[in-house]
Amino acid sequence: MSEQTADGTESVTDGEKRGGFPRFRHTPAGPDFGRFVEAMRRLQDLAVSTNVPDDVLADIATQAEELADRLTPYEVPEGKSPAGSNIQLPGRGSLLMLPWMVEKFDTEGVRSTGVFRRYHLGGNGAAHGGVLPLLFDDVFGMTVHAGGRPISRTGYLHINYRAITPLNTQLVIEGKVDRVEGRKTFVSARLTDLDGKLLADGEALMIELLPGQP
Ligand SMILES: CCCCC/C=C\C/C=C\C/C=C\C/C=C\CCCC(=O)SCCNC(=O)CCNC(=O)[C@H](O)C(C)(C)COP(=O)(O)OP(=O)(O)OC[C@H]1O[C@@H](n2cnc3c(N)ncnc32)[C@H](O)[C@@H]1OP(=O)(O)O
Repeated sequence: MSEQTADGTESVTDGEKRGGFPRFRHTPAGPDFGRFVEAMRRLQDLAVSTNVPDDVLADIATQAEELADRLTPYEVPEGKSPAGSNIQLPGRGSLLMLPWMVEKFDTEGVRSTGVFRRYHLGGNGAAHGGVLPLLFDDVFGMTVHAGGRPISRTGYLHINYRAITPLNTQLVIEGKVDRVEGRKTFVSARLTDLDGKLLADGEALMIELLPGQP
């Protein structure tokens, strides 16, 4: 059984699946969840951008272990955490995702804006080439979902790196459905800066899952 929630997302009872894939569940974020995720993102940025003296680091490592110990009793299965389903938060509240905000989510496509941070550094001030496919894949997943297409998995994903993608610079990505052929949804997206300079573009094939496919 499923029902539409006020924000247009679906909430479902346990066990309901599309194909073998659980429905994308919405677990509302509490008032401090966004703050918590942003603090974790700051920690990620600092973990890759500091050089801490050993005696200080020993203490910090102990604190990090204590924090992890505090969180561990609250572990929940997939779909039961607010991480990933709260579209009003950067990266939908998922630490894995780029901390970008979805500004448009409809049948015409998806637009998301944000910055790559120090955590995403590749080399020489540019974003790591591996984080761009993460951004594109997530936008493609949302584009398929926003387009009302069935739950799909990425068959292939192709990225063209057109120019160096800077850190700490507001950027925009726009994704759209190009065409549908049976189970296959062909999607594309463009990553630009706010002056419209093209940094990367990409296309992907999203394939509708058959019943029972994980
Ligand atoms: C409720 C609250 C919501 C609030 C939040 C709001 C929004 C969030 C909304 C949505 C969620 C958003 C984001 C989700 C995030 C990201 C989505 C990412 C998705 C992924 O990241 S998922 C991981 C990577 N992905 C895989 O892990 C796939 C592994 N794989 C397989 O699981 C199988 O591969 C499968 C099942 C895909 C297909 O397998 P199969 O056996 O059923 O189908 P088959 O192979 O026959 O292919 C059928 C037709 O596709 C053609 N085809 C296939 N592959 C091709 C290729 N590479 N190139 C060209 N054509 C290809 C064939 O040629 C044939 O074409 P034709 O029918 O014309 O002959």
